[in-house]
Amino acid sequence: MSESAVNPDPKADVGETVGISKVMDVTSLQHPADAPVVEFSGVTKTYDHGKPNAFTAIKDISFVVENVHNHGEFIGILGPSGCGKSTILKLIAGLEPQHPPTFGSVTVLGKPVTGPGPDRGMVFQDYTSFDNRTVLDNVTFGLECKGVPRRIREELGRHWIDQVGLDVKNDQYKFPHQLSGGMRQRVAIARTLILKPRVILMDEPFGALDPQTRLNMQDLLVSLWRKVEATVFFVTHSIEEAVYLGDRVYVLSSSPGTLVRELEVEPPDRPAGDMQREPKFRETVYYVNDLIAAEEALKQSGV
Ligand SMILES: Nc1ncnc2c1ncn2[C@@H]1O[C@H](COP(=O)(O)OP(=O)(O)OP(=O)(O)O)[C@@H](O)[C@H]1O
Repeated sequence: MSESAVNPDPKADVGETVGISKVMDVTSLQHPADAPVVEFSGVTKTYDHGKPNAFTAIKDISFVVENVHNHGEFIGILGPSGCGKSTILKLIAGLEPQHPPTFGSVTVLGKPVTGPGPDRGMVFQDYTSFDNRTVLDNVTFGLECKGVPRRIREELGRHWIDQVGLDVKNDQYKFPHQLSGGMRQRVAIARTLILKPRVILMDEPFGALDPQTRLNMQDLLVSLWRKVEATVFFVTHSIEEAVYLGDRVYVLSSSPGTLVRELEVEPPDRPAGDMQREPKFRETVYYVNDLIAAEEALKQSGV
């Protein structure tokens, strides 16, 4: 595990040893040929800015996710409840009222975010399928909106239903109420991936699933992510999940959220159930757990 204590200049600080890890400039490991996939520069979000009930959710957040060819990075976002994790995702998505930021800039592929766009897809915790549409019609919804002819979109839809581990023959004409929670999230993932977004924003997508289904979904996500080469931002309350899935883990402070640590962690090259039992993995989880606990203690003490 490598660690970058986050600096206002994310390209600063190389080589000092801190705690159990080495501070390093993670951006120097990459080959930025193009504009960064996502860049936050001094981003602050104050809800109801200028009103008596104004509330600052995140403060002065800066980070850069470089555009690495043939590899979309996987960023896990962790932090105490209410620290602004979803706010960050929705700023990238361009969704109101999180968008626009109160101060600072959010760019995707070098362009300021002005609203939602097809280059970014989102998967939420709540099962967001349309109840009155079949699995196939849910998965192909985005293509239908783009005017893709029925035959082509249904062919692609069946491909993605298969890719997310559903049974095309048995499941394609089912309605969401006939599916388990895990199956519904598979539909949500297929519906997002079929549109080939460059950035995938996932907000606690497995939060409502039982532990075994969650591990299965983590394995599925890793195998799909390798195929689609998208950059994934993944918000979770599970430290294990973020450390397992992430190339990097961002740890936020308690509210107002600031970015306090950027950790580079081992890639998920073993099945979730195996890797998450390994002593080295557990050590990283305890380390991150202590970081978050320290942030929560700071909040409680009012510092
Ligand atoms: N539309 C809004 N208007 C006002 N305050 C908001 C709005 N959306 C979020 N907040 C507040 O901003 C803070 C950050 O919310 P956000 O949902 O981003 O946090 P989070 O880290 O994702 O939370 P959790 O871990 O509990 O899901 C919270 O205190 C929340 O109440």
